[in-house]
Order: sequence, then C-alpha cells, then structure tokens
Amino acid sequence: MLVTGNDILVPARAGKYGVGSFNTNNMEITQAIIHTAEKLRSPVMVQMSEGAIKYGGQDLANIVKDIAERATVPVALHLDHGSSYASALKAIKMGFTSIMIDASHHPFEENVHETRRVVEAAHAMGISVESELGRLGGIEEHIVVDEKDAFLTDPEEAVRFIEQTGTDYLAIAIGTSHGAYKGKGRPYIDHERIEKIASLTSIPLVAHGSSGVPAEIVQRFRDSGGEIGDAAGIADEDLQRATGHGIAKVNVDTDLRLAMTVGVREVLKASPKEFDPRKIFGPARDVMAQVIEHKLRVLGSVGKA
Ligand SMILES: O=C(COP(=O)(O)O)NO
Ligand SMILES: [Ca+2]
Ligand code: NA
Ligand SMILES: [Zn+2]
Repeated sequence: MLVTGNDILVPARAGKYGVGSFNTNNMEITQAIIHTAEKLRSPVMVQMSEGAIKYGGQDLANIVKDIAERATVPVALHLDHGSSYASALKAIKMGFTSIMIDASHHPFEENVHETRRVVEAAHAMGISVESELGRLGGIEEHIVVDEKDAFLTDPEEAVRFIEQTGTDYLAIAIGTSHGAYKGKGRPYIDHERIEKIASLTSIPLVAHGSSGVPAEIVQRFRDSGGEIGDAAGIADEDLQRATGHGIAKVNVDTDLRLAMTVGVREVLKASPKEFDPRKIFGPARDVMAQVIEHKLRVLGSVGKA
C-alpha cells in the first residue's frame, strides 16, 4: 500500500532497523525494488530525483504509485534532493507521499527558512518531509560539493534545526558521499557523531550515499566491458551500526545503477544476436533484485511489514 514516509520511518527508528530508499528511473527498477520488498515482507521507499522526474515525469510517477498501491507491504514515493519550494509542491501535485527539501548548501538560517516553508505546505497536505543539515562530499545531483566544502552535521545545530523547521526526518552528513568513489578503501563513517545526534533527537535520521558498491558487482561490471576506477562504498557493518543508532532511512542509487548496467552488459556480451528488450532488461531486473535483497537483509527491515 502507498503510505507516507513517516508511516514507514517512525516505526523504523523505534525498531532500530533501516529502511532502504532506492532511486528509480524506469519500470524494471521500480519492480525490482517493490517486488523484492514484498518477497521479504519489508517496508521500502521508492525515490525519484529531480533528474528522474525530468526523465520519466508523471508517467514514471504513475508506474511507481500504481505498483505501490497494489503492493502488500508499505511503500512511500519520495522526492529525492528536492531543490526548491516549487519543486516540492510540484512533486506533491504528482502524488509523492514523502518530500525532501535539500537546502543544506545554504547558510543555516536560509536552510531553516526554505525547509519550514516546505514543511508547512507538505503537512497541510498530509505529506511528510525530509531535510538536510551538513554537506556530503561527492556529487549531489545539482551541486558538486568538494571535500573542503563538505562539512559534517553538528549535533547541537541539528537539535535547533529540527525545532525551528518541524522537519519529520533529517539527513545528516556523517562521512558518506554520493556515487561510486566514496573514498580510498572503506569510507570513514563518524559513528560517534551519529550516536550523539541520535541521543539528542527522536525523529528518524537519514543516511545518504549508502550504496555498498559490492566488489562482485564492480568485477562483473569490468568483466562485461564496463570501465570503473577503484570504486568503494559504505561497509555493511557501518550501516548496521548506524541503523542501531537513529538512522532509519538509507539512500541507495549507485548500487542499482551498477547492477542494472551489469545485467544489460552481460546479456549483450554473451548474446550479440539478442535484441528482445525482455531478454535484455529482464536479467538486469534480476541482478538489481539480488542487490536489493542483500541491502534489505543488511538493514534489518526483512519481516517488518
Ligand atoms: O544518497 C543517495 C544515493 O547515494 P549512493 O550514490 O551511495 O547510492 N541518493 O540521494
Ligand atoms: Ca545537500
Ligand atoms: Na532523499
Ligand atoms: Zn543523496
């Protein structure tokens, strides 16, 4: 069933498990996410960035809503990295049930102002809101944040931000970054910071940049003709520690991008004569389902629906 982000995340924080929030850009990705969640009796969030909305529009949003409404587990449709009040309102009009307003690259007061506007509008429509404080490294869809500008979330500031905005859940910068290159080897996750923020707050916390970039998928990507550098993602153990301390929503995009591409490349390489789209995108859907299954097990949301 299609529900709001709060419906899914408030129990997750209380239950000390994480809920995967997976980015989608087409039907097969959406099916892999929701069908795998149903198979494992897990709540799940499907998110679309502004780029995905540009790419698939209401067509894609309707596919997600329709599969979510018929699903036998709770599913929210979430706007990922909403960049403005207007973008948030448009997504609500499209039927999104959870909205991120990401104004974290602005100074604190401006971030508060922007976030509070969206919270008031979204709450009037019964929609829950994610906002962000602190700055991840890596590439956020609409801005490049290089290391020197990335800054981790200050716990006391987080308390003030939540009080002043009324945000329902909060994305915090704790060492993760977007994309396939999260740092040399195992990216450093500031668990003390997570645990401090969790001890001072009671709303669900969000970890962006939480793809694991599994070595097996990276190897298959290379073996099937893909080119990728020394990619590294967040370690399963780091995610498990974090979900035990306030992190309730865990954003994953890169892993699905890699998995889908591996599926397609492997078919095209093995069967050069193949041109049936079902034979090309079907196996890609299966690789994504395997990656999603692993993530749901790591996050501990299996059986929670
Ligand atoms: O935070 C993410 C995705 O992060 P990854 O690149 O690690 O999948 N989306 O908002
Ligand atoms: Ca941001
Ligand atoms: Na988000
Ligand atoms: Zn993100």
